[in-house]
Amino acid sequence: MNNTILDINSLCAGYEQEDILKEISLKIDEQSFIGIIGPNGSGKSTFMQVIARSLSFRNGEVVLLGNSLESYSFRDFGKHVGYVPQECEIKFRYPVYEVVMMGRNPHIDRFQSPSQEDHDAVRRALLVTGTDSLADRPVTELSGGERQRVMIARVLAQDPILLLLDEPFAHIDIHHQYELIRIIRETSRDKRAVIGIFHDINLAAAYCDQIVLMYEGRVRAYGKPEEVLTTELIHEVFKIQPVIDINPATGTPYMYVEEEWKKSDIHKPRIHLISGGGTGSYLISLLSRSGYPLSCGVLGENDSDCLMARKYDIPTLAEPPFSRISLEMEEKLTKLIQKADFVIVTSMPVGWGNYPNIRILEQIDPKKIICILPSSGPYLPDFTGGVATDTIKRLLSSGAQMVSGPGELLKIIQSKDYSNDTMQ
Ligand SMILES: Nc1ncnc2c1ncn2[C@@H]1O[C@H](COP(=O)(O)OP(=O)(O)OP(=O)(O)O)[C@@H](O)[C@H]1O
Repeated sequence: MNNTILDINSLCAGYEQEDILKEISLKIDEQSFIGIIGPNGSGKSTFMQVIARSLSFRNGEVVLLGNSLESYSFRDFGKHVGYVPQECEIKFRYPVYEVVMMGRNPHIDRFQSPSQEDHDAVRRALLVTGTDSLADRPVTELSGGERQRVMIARVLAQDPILLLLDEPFAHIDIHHQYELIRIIRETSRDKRAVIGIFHDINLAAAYCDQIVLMYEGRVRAYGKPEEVLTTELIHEVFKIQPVIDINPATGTPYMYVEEEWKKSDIHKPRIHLISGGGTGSYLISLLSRSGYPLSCGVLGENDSDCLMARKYDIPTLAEPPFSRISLEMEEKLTKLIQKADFVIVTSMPVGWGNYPNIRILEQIDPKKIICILPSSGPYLPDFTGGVATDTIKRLLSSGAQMVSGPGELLKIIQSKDYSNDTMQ
């Protein structure tokens, strides 16, 4: 079982009369990389300053490795906790090597010179942060990103049990961000813990084990990235309308914001999608993100297209798996199809149970129908004895369009986009 490194109970702290941090309770175990996220002013840096003993707290308790925070001598505290604040200005022209060596101070006895171990720790830290080539340069002459990397090198050389990083990558280029976050994550593994404040939520979600979501001085949520990065919580706290997707590289939540077109004056044609078995998933995501009013179905409840449509909150008709489309559902489908400006049909197996999806198309203007189907061979794997294929062929010969992919499809649909001005 992992030991607890930090145990915080009902912590209250602030700068003047008013409490900024209100009743914060958190437990952080070893081998964890914790990412703190939250809007500006939510108290992230204040919280970190309290843990770093840069700011005293008024109420509650903070226990570090079983002992209260205040019980540590500053020297002992420095052996256990390393802190890189948001802004870290060094006024003197110290060479980078010496700045990184300052991280070793808690380990070096007064009046003693640094040992071989201290020099080794500094060299290692310079190397992993890519600052070894800067070792002789005065720290005052570095760029913002270089200086930030030196500060991370200093705290790595310090070799603490708990690492506190306040926006560690604010000035750091993307290449070094990824290098450093891997190193920092690695550091958290060996009976240590790292707490970092991040504004890049996706980066935090990809690398942190747990996320703390702060809001108005409180911990609004604490848990695994997938538990904290939900549409509802992100909307509540950041006042944005997020789409939570999955990062294909890491399998962790990946968040983006719905695009501005939603608020624009472009009127988009209404689309109904008939698909199944994942053949429509990409289109569901694409059309929904592009702002088209979309409906889907009839689908099987467990069908991956159905799950995707639900994820995007798209009105979807669905029946239990492997059941026939009921008459009631057929009526609902008819209504949706009649309201739609376009009906898109993707390649999907057609059995008798879902044949009404196809048959119903005969009731509408074929010009509204766009098929995305293989260009040769039978149009659909057809388990209706060819009836569905015949229906599709008939529709195509009477004005339905056939496209080979989403690009071609979008071109046709976009030609129907018109601004609200022209509607008036
Ligand atoms: N030195 C200070 N004196 C008085 N109030 C302060 C001080 N530092 C911060 N505050 C206030 O405390 C609140 C929380 O600030 P804090 O810096 O902890 O927020 P944050 O979540 O880290 O924000 P950001 O994302 O902008 O860095 C804010 O309302 C801020 O104005």
